[in-house]
Amino acid sequence: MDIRLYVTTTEKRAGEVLDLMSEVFGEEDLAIATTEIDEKRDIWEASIYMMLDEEADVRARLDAMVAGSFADLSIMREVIPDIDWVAKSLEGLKPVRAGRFLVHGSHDRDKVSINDIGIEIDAGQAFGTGHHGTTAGCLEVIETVMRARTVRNALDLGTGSGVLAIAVRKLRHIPVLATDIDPIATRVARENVRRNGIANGITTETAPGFHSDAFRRHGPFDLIIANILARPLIRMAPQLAAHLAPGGSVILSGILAAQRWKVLAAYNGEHLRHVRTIWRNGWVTIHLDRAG
Ligand SMILES: C[S@@+](CC[C@H](N)C(=O)[O-])C[C@H]1O[C@@H](n2cnc3c(N)ncnc32)[C@H](O)[C@@H]1O
Repeated sequence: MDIRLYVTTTEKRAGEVLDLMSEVFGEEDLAIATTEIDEKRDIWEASIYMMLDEEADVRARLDAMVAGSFADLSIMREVIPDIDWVAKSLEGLKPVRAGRFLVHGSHDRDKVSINDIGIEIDAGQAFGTGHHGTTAGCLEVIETVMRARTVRNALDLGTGSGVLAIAVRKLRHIPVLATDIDPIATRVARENVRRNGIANGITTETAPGFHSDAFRRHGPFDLIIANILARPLIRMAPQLAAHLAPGGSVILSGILAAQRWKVLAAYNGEHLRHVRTIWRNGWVTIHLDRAG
């Protein structure tokens, strides 16, 4: 179990707190970061991450650190749960719920109730059965975004099993482009699309990043979902933003808690605004949008 201790303040003061944290904790192997929470209201967080058994020591030094110029700031605490791999492997056979979605294997078809949106995916050669925190996080945010915004088309970059593209299409009858660097994943995604009774509307394509003409042909997109990893997401920020329609939304996942601020910085640099971050099993899913 990891712990995050943080203060919420303005951008300027969050930067000053970060500088102080670097002085006090700089020699230690602790991640520190500032994160923009709300651009318009100038709300930022300055955070430090540690293991549970380090918390008492870090907390005492942090209290002493803020006692002078930052005595008005309260130190908040967040528990970041571990990934329990043994439990996870046992869960592998069970259906997973994320919002209204129920992702299940073919043996659990009868578990889908009338109010669920069932997505049938058998564990196979491509990532994405809903059991991973990143997939479940994306499913949850997809539902929120599509309820709140007008989404006329979508891109699922790094589609794996196709689970997220299928989720989008099951929520609304819009065209979805689903791409993956791995040709096996695109084949599996195609099979899963068919198995879920979707005859048309999802185009699958093998492409590394944005290297395909398909993005220009199908875009720009009102919704882009990319559950890849922090580093490629940071690298791809300019291209991803270039394929986003005005007023569009972005859902990013595959990001570990401590990498979150770097990803946010890259996308803030592309004029995307942070809307919400959700946590699932130590992974974060970030929702951003662009002003219309
Ligand atoms: C974590 S899985 C996500 C699968 C699925 N979207 C989900 O949410 O469960 C990441 C997928 O991205 C693909 N991928 C990794 N790097 C990529 C890149 N540069 N361009 C396109 N796809 C990539 C991988 O092959 C893998 O299928």
